[in-house]
Amino acid sequence: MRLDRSAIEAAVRTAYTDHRNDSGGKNAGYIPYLASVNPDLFGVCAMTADGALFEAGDTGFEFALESISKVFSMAWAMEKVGLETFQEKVGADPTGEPFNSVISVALHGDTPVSPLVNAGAMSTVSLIPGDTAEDKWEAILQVQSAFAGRKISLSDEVNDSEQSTNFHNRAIAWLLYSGGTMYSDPMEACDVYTRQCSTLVTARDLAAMGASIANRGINPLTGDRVVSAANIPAMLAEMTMEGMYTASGDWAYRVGLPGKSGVGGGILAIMPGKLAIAGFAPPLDEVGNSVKAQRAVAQVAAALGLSIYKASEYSD
Ligand SMILES: NC(=O)CC[C@H](N)C(=O)O
Repeated sequence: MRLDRSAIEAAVRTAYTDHRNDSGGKNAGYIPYLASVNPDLFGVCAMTADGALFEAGDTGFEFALESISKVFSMAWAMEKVGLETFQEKVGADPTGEPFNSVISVALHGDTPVSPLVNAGAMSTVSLIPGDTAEDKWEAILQVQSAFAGRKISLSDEVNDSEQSTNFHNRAIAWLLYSGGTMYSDPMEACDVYTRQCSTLVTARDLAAMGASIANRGINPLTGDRVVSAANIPAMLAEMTMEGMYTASGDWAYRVGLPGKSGVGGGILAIMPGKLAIAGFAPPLDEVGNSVKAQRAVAQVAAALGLSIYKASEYSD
């Protein structure tokens, strides 16, 4: 399968114009900062595995990375503790429950089940080596920056907004601690997890982060290896199972690309070896996925005939 550059450019542009005026959804309301972001912002990007960027709309606007950060912390934790240990300590199955579900944790003996829900992401953070919270945080910030190919920073405004309202996540962190699946101080893990959600990225950054995954762990913009190629399949598998929360199965049927969304309005989808598609629009559906970004990313994938489940149709 060869991806024609003019076809990618047209697909991105058309997805943007087709969905620019779509309505529906609501900004995340439980984090005050996110509720205040302009709901009309909308951007669509694609970046090929060799670093060519295609973009339309508000692709330079910085928004909160939120849950998409879970993918990159997962990458780093696997790198540090090894894939098998990571899978054994955090889990690798879909939960079938909302991303912040206490029920899922309770049903599974106070264990997280997946690294891409809040519970698993906090457990993941607790596995990241570092003597202090600052050490872990620095490592995570560096990993996000390496995937993006530029220095990613914390937004104090987003972080303050989240830290002063993250009581639900704190409760989950203590449940995991009682279940033996929190491998550091639970409040420290919750604090660092909250910070990793509060960094700012653009849709362009998101596309570059995804292109680094599509390019088997090498950032195409910097040429740096950001994760072992051997850990990429687990990341993609996890994104397929849990990346779009309780809509992951529907997304797999309809779109066929490993994806990850965040309540900041970002969505990332990966065609392994080929390209990443990124979208951003703040209003979310009930599940927590951006309404417009979902449609736009799905449309780009369909226009280019991309799906990991169609591999038998590709001639090269
Ligand atoms: N799904 C998300 O993007 C959730 C991230 C958010 N920081 C939370 O912990 O609830």
